[in-house]
Amino acid sequence: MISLQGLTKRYGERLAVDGLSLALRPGTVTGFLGPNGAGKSTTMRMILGLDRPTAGVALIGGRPYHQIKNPLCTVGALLDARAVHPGRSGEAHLLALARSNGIGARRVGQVLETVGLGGAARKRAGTLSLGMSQRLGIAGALLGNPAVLIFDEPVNGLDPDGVRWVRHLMRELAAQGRTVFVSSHLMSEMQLTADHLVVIGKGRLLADAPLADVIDGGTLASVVVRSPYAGDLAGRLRAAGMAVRRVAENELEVTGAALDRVGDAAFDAGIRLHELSVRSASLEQAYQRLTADSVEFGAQTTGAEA
Ligand SMILES: Nc1ncnc2c1ncn2[C@@H]1O[C@H](COP(=O)(O)OP(=O)(O)OP(=O)(O)O)[C@@H](O)[C@H]1O
Repeated sequence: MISLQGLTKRYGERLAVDGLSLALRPGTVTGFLGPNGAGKSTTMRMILGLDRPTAGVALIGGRPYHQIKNPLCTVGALLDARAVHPGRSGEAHLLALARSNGIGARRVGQVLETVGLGGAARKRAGTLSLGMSQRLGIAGALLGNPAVLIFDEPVNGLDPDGVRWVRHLMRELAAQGRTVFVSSHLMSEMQLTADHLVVIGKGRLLADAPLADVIDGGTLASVVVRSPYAGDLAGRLRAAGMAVRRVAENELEVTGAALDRVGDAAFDAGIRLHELSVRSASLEQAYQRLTADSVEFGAQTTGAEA
């Protein structure tokens, strides 16, 4: 379990992380989202004792990182897949890590197999593709069989099979009861992988909620209703205070009302329906809403919302 209490990092004038307080739960994949420069890497680095907080604390299992003995057995992390000596083989890299954390050499072979690098174990790290380096980084994170795992952009550089493999691995690690904290820019990927989302912008917490709540709360969730009498129905729904858009001859999109209210209004008016369904917003849409004021380096939008 990871707990952040008022976690803050200031670089000169810049507040990179601004008073984050959170608790990340075991058995859950928590997705960590935010625009470029939002403070995700800085937060992860502070949890891992690589950056010192200006204020506040980051605790893993109730302790700050530097107080954890053999830390790889408590928390595994992949921050920068290329941060491996390029002349060393993947196997030698993992053996050194294992030795420094009191982990037996046999475990190295196991994690190399788990990440599908068994055949490339003796290759020098500098000759590995980015995707293979990511796998080696993940192997390092798994080495101590830790209860907490932190991954910064783990699918970077992976092909579609690799992306699916990482997704499956994250889900499996959470199903084993571990705390999995993973940052990504790929909203669609987070939508498939995470149970819970933490969204930050300009170092501040914007959302800390189950995936479904972030999507619904952001949004755009709407009720789609098809009827041969769509024009009449639109008038009835508007009169009842709902926002209605006619998207096709027979189809309306209703926002600001739950599905059953729309159905009841149609029934009361004696209007036949051919479809009544909820169209949930994509995480991408919810995310754009949430972070609209926090994008530091984004392109200016000039036109109407797409
Ligand atoms: N060592 C440093 N010195 C000064 N400023 C820094 C340092 N590290 C990060 N920052 C600044 O802190 C802010 C947060 O950066 P951080 O890398 O944590 O964001 P991020 O959300 O991980 O971004 P990205 O998605 O682009 O990796 C940025 O404005 C960045 O420029």
